[in-house]
Amino acid sequence: MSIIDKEREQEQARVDRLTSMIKQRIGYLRERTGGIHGEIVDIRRDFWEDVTVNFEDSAETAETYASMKQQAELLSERERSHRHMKEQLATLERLQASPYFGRIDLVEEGAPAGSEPDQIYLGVGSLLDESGEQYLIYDWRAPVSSLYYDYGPGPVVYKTPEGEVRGEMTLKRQFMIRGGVIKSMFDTGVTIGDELLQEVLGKGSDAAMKSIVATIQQEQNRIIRNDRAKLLIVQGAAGSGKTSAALQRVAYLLYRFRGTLSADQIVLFSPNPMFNSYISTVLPELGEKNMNQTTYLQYLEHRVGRDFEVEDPFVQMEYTLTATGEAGYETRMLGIQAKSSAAYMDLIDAYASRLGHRGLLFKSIMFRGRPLITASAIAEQFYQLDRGVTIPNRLRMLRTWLLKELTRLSKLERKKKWVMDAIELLDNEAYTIAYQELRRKNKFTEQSHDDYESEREFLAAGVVQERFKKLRSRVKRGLFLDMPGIYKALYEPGHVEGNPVGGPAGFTAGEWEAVQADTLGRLEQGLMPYEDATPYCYLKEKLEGFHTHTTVKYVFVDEAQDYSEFQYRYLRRIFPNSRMTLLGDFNQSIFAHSGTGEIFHTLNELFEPEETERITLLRSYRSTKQIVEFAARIIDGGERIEPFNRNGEEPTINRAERPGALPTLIADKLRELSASGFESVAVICKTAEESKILYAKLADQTQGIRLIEKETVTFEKGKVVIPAYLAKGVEFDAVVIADASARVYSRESERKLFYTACTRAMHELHLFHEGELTPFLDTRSGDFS
Ligand SMILES: Nc1ncnc2c1ncn2[C@@H]1O[C@H](COP(=O)(O)OP(=O)(O)OP(=O)(O)O)[C@@H](O)[C@H]1O
Repeated sequence: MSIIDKEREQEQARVDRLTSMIKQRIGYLRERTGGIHGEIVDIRRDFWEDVTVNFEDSAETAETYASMKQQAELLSERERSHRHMKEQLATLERLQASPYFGRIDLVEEGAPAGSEPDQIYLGVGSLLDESGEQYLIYDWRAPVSSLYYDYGPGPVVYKTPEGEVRGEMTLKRQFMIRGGVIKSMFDTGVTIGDELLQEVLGKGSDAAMKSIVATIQQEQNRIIRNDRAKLLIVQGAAGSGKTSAALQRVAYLLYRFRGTLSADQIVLFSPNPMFNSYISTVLPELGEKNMNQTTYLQYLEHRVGRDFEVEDPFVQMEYTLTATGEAGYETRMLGIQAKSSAAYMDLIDAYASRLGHRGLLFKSIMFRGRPLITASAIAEQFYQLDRGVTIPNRLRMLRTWLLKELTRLSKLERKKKWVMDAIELLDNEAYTIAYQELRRKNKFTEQSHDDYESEREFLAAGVVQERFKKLRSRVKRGLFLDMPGIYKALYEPGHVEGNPVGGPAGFTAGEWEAVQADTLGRLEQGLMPYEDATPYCYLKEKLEGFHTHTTVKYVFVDEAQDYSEFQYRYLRRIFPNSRMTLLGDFNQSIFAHSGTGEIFHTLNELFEPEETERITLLRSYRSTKQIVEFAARIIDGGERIEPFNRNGEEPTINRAERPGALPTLIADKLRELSASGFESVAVICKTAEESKILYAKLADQTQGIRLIEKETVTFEKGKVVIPAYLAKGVEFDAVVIADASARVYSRESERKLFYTACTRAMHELHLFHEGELTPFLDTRSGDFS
């Protein structure tokens, strides 16, 4: 038997020992948790039987309390151990099939000469021996585990909460253990072996993202374990593992700050609802709860409320892609850019400070079809308040005044005829309650006339109070402020803040007037253009006071290149106590509001420079070498992207010879790909409109094909037709670019969209076109034939 075989035998024996121990513990814990669960049920059921309740005198009462307290403590102690055991059980169940994936041997500095190295095994949870003192498996997030990701054999150093530890790594070994059997095992240097990565990446894609803990690369580890930066900006090529690193980072932070950080103090902004479903299994797989996940649109909708319907960014996107040449297109584009800039935030600031002196609009408080307190009376009252006080505080003072006014007016109202009529219609029960209430208060005098009057007054007060309830609640919620009107006023003809020339800097008066008219037209219909939603929320909060999420400690923004400068500044304000991790790729910036995506590189003033760190990922793992090299030629600087060394078929370019032949050619290709065993295949179109048309043509030729639309919320395996911008962030075994003609992709703004589409493919990429091929493939290309 060779040394290697012998080592493998020894390692397998260790795996066997551990798996049987894990199995035993699982059996024991299952029994114990069942038992404790039973006890908890019993304690809850018999709670009142087991406490002696007696309140006769103070001694008895004290005893009763003591006995209740004892019973409650017993219950909560049992519940705690139940929870703890359940957690242990979950960890053991995760470890059972694959207890670990790595081993390092370490001799710490200062260890007696000739001492044996410590063997450190790494897995997705930790495991202690029977004595509870020795780690048989270390959690991949433990301080010592960082060595596995950062070093090869040789001198090493790692950080612990107590300080740095130095030593010598004498071995670094990787395992692939499945079902308790070592499938492969090899010793490596710094890079966590190509073999394992080859194996992981060579597989078919899944409906859900996988955790990458066994193969985290050194540069990714810098993102995952970064404890220092308040703002961490990651620029990473397509497929370089940005999303993966973000999720492992969440798991790491939850481990590192266990006890002080919980999953609900972490928020992740994802690009679309489908993406939420795609990544939702990663953290539970690692034994952690999912963080809060939302899309920026969902957040805005929640903030804007019911006054407007917020335009979906994908609708805006579809417009920017399909409406070229339509009247007003250029105006809208100009508007989008202006409203996304930091300068526009300054303009809103200027508007808000002017509103401190004049121009705030209010809604009259209406009652029975007439204004009870008119808008102008409210405005007058507001502007009488001390101007040195902030607007939100003045609004608070105004609210108090309005509530007092309502009380005063409600008294006047009681004498009105409608109240008398309402009293007549009251049922007997109301009269009886009034009678009893007045008796209780000794208001009855036994003089029937006065009694009648008292009863009337009491009932009138009740009737009016009931009808005023709604008014009071609206006032309490601040609904007397006419926010839609105030925002619309910004776009009234002639109204410009900040720039006397007639528009935000860089605009001619005519241009800005056109933007104003266009925006006002949409707002009048109750539609809030996407580019206006953040300025609107910002203005609203400036006036009403900021609704900040002070408990959130970490914010993650995936596809960070898709956000505007204005949006970043806004996010920073609403999460004031939060550190931020932004992950993006400026080569995939496809929204008009995010310009060329450079914004997220220049976010300097969000945090202090010394609190900001930038990491660049150049290695691309998703796609084969052939696909990465093909796609890299589409973009500027693509030559810097390094493909991971996994080989596959060359991408193909297929021309339809006859007009209208594309759908049939694509359907043939889909059949071919299915026959080759690819389970997830995407036909990527430029827009939703094109996707719909193509889907209709493919549906009867291709079994089980689905159309993905912006509302789709679950990501499933299979064949799909999808617009490029919805395919962001996700991946497929094979990708078919539905129409790579010059007619479809030729404007410079479409280059990045085209790049994004091509980089979704893991194993195969096929492009189809009719007529002339997109110029993006020849500008930087060599020979694509
Ligand atoms: N260290 C790694 N080990 C194994 N797989 C990895 C590793 N890093 C990335 N991957 C795989 O590469 C693919 C791309 O990763 P991910 O989606 O996180 O990249 P991304 O940078 O967010 O991509 P994009 O910007 O193109 O959406 C995924 O299948 C992921 O599992």
